Amino acid sequence: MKGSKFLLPALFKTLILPPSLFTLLLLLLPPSTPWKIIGYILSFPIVYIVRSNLSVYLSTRRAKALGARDIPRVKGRWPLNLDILVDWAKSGSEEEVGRMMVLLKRRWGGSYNTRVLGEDQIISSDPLVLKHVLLDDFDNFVKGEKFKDRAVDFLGDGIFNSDGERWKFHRSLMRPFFHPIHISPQLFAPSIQRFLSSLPTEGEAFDIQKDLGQLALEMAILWMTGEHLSDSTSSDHTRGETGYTFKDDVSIEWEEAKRHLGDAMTTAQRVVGKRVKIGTVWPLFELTHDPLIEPMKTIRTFFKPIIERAFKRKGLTRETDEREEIHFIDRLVDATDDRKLIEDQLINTLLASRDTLASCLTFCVYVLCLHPEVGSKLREEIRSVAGDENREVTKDVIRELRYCRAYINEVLRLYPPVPLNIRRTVRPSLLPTSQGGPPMYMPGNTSIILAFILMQRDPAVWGEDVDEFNPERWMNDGLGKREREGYMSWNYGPRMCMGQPFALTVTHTFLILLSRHLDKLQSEHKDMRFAFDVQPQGTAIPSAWTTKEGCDGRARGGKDRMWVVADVVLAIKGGLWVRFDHDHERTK
Ligand code: HEM
Repeated sequence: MKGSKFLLPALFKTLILPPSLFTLLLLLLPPSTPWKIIGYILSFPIVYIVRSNLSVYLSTRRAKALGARDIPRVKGRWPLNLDILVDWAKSGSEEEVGRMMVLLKRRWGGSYNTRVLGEDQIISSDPLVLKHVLLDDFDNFVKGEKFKDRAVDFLGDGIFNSDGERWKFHRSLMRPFFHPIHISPQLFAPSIQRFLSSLPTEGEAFDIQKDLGQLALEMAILWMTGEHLSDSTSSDHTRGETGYTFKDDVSIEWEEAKRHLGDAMTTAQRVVGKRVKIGTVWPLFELTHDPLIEPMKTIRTFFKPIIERAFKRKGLTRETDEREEIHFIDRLVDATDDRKLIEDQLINTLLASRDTLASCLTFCVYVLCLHPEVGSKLREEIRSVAGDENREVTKDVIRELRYCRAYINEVLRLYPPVPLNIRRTVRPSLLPTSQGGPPMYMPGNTSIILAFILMQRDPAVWGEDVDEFNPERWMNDGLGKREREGYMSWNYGPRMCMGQPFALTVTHTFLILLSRHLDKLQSEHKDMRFAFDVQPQGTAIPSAWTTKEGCDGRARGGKDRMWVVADVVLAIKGGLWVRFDHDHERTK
């Protein structure tokens, strides 16, 4: 049975052990039926409470022996902090969980232990702790076997799903092709241009978040494989000389898989996310059907012929070695003959790139509409450096755009696409703390949630103007300690994002071309604005959240005008609805 490695011990510990122990005790009591029933029922909470107190006692003793202290334990209103579990379950939505994390942080500080149901669960937004986890004690904080167990049907043996030597192997296999030399703005500019030209300009509202999701998928696939998702008759498909003869052998199944690839990826991510939330007993929720079968069939059907063709052109590619023609997949087939490994790497890279990139582009557009004065400055710089629409977007042009780079950094600070990360200790660890004093003791085999978003919105780290969208803070020569150690949107340490050059190239290219597009529309007195009037019901931001007093730690101190949620990545609830319009009244 799937997941039984962890499921069976967990079931034994929670369902079998407590009544067994109690039955033993009952041997000493009169064997009357009511006693047996009461004893059976009480055995569960009693064993939980005993186990919980014992682990607290042992942990505190070990901490003292090492000259450390405990990580503050949240004291809920009910035994075993069941009230916190109920609140989390009741909140039902990620943004409420986010708010709870903010409130718990206010009460318990930068690092705390929720200890729901007697299990240690650390949450931290202290930059020193995050650095310790991701860099200083890197080998001790892993993704872990439990995560792998939940994600293996989707991610296989890929970089996201591995630790230790296997992770090093993946990283070194992939690293060469993530070098900026293989990432050119010219590769992405035509797709972005096509995307912008397809947007309605006669005042119709559209959900640009959804459209950017598709654009990000297309660009990731293009860079990885050379395939044009939006255009089945593209030149790549007919370039027989270099092996791109796909158009001839394309099948109906493949066309179907291509059409549903984005949805299949989203479904697979949600299934794994749900398994992670349910925890060890997830297989019990999938007894009747495996929700990953269908999406994985679609994803594999899509990649299979692409991998086969990459093998066919392996020799040809080497002979011609025209760098622009070589894609990520060609490097993979050069490095290994293992088709399953190649498929896993492609799926892992697609997972890493699509939603994060879409989230980054979405919030770049969101901030343009939210803070028009910042948007004007950004467009002014782009106009002066790259305004001429005949000027090709090159790496040199991008390098000149200092404000644009600062703008992207500030978007990613306040709206990190990956707002939380998670790691698990192999052995106990001593966590440093920004408050000073002795370190905190973290037991082995314990999870820690790294709350990047809380750290990047913390006035203690970023100063009192933390909620202001201010790209200027990134414009100093050389980054300060705060910018280096209080900013982890790309992760930190050896496991830092490999796709940073890719994502930055795409985002710069997108902002340049968008800015030119907006300039053109401006000559017709049109501008891009929020289309609040068509926001789907129930997804408009509650009005109380748009004031500093009413937002209660949410909505960037009341500055947001859309409801920001952590779905698969950070996103806008219900979509980012905008229109190109000169009718001010309709969008107010
Ligand atoms: C703005 C966009 C992006 C952001 C904010 C971002 C952020 C991150 C973060 C936080 C991680 C760590 C995840 C973890 O520890 O589980 C990560 C890992 C990774 N990212 Fe990105 N990413 C972005 C775009 C991309 C793109 C476009 C690609 C590929 C083309 C990519 C490739 C990777 C890979 C391969 C890893 C795994 C690194 C490892 O485990 O050693 N990322 N990224």
